[in-house]
Amino acid sequence: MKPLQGKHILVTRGKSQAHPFIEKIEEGGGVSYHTPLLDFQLNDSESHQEIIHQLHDYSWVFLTSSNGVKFFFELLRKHNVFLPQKLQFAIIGTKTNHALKSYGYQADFIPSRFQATKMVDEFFAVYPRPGNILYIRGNRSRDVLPAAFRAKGVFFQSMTVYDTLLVKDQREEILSWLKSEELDALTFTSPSTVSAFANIVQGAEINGKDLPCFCIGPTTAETARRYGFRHIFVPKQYTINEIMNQLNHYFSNERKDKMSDLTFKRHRRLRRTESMRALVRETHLRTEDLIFPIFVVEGEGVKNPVASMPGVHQVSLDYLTEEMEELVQLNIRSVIVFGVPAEKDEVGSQAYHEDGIVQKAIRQIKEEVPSLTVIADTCLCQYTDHGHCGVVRDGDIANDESLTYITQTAVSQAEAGADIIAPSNMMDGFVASIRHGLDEAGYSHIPVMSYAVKYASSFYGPFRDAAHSSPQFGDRRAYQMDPSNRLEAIREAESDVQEGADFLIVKPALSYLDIMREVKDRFNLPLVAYNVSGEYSMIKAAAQNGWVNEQEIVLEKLTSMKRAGADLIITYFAKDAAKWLKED
Ligand SMILES: NCc1[nH]cc(CCC(=O)O)c1CC(=O)O
Repeated sequence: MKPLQGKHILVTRGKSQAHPFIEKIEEGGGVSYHTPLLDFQLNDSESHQEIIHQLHDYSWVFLTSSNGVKFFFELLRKHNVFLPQKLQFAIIGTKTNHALKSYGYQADFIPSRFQATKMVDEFFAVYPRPGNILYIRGNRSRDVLPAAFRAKGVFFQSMTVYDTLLVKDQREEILSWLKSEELDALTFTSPSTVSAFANIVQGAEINGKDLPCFCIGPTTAETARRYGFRHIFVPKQYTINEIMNQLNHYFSNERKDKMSDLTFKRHRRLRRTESMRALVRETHLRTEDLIFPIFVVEGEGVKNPVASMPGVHQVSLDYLTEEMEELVQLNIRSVIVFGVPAEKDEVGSQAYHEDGIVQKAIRQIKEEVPSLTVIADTCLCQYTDHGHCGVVRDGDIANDESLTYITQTAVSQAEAGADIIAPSNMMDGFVASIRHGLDEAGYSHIPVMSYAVKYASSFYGPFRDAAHSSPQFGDRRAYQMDPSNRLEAIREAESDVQEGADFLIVKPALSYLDIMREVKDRFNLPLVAYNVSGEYSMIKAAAQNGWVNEQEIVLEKLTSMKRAGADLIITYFAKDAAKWLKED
């Protein structure tokens, strides 16, 4: 990587002088932001005429900058003046020397160090009686040389051949660079550029005085210090090349520092031991959170395995009690009952029959295992011959008419002793209608656990095997929700809350954890995840193949539902999970 890669360097040199500097910055991989703060102009004053026409009176010309050289020769050329042969040059600075050479002249004296006082001392040591001196300067040159000449009692004449002008129209540009923090370093090659810059940024909120500030020499640096720049760098030799070296050095060090400064958080501290992990665990899966679904069928001695749901059975009432007692033993507190009737008809009348399979099952559980909370799934699809969740009129599911049957079903389930009514039919207004029906019938104390957000999901496939509830034509997409929708889920939940739901169910669970979180965050009702049949069967199948560890994967997924905001989980894994949690 180049040393100045990606670094933005402000160059304040005048137009004519900035070019080589800019080139070097770009060679180093940097980007130069050039803003000539100073401009130079030939000073062709009347009084100069007299001097340049009497150059033979002088022995030495003192030149201290390339600008001085440039404008001196420009002045001579303009007035067609030729230099007398014997005139000698005393100069300071490499650039000055170059400039002089470019006009075809050699310096006769160069001090060992490029400092004005040094120059004078060394010069007079060699030439104690130098003759008349012409000192070429700009209007902003310092008075070190004149003072020294005066002190030596030598005759000298100053000639200001150029004027330095402050350029102020870069103000906006510079302030915007500073404001957007685009600049990485500032460079100054003269005290006057420093003061020009300081003037420009005066009063600005971000004034660049915190940026590394590279000054060509000690005088420039001193000026910078006076104006409040905080990170000033001065090279050992006062040249552009040396500034470049310093810039390169500075930024490669900065890069190294950044690497060694690299700090990070040690999250693993809290994962070191199992007891440490237990200490910081955020989500806890408890057996009490689990709701067990059961399928009850007519008949006797029936314990029918559901082919697509290994481990799940349809049971007849004579097996029901022992199943329920097992739940109590395992500390599972609630059960959701699905009925598989012997007969189906157009309006699903077995759903609300006093002696329907669900009603009988509920009565039996409440009688024999009263500590269990019994939840009744309220829907028509297991009971209608067409398998839809409402009644069909002209090939359509008639919403409002269906509500009548659904409400009747809910009331009959409450009559049978259900503790909670869980309508899953997705008709509009089912919560309002059921709430009203229950209240009318004297069941205002019975809560409604609404399948508020129920998607038209292919994850229900195995359940329809278990409950014999597949639609005989079409699908459920005209009443269950489109899996692509999120905002609609909020609307569904919102209306159920308004209609008086006591619990909200999100179903399915696993592919809809995002929805669960959102519902949890927006509404303050207990939230139930329905870990549906397809989610069950996929894990069972993979586990039977030895592809996943069933226990670990089940506990992980149930925990993920709680983490997503579920307070309760309806799951066919309830008994297994309860056993595993007990072992833990
Ligand atoms: N409306 C009845 C109902 N209640 C619960 C489920 C699915 C449960 C599961 O897949 O585990 C269904 C099936 C459906 O809507 O098609």
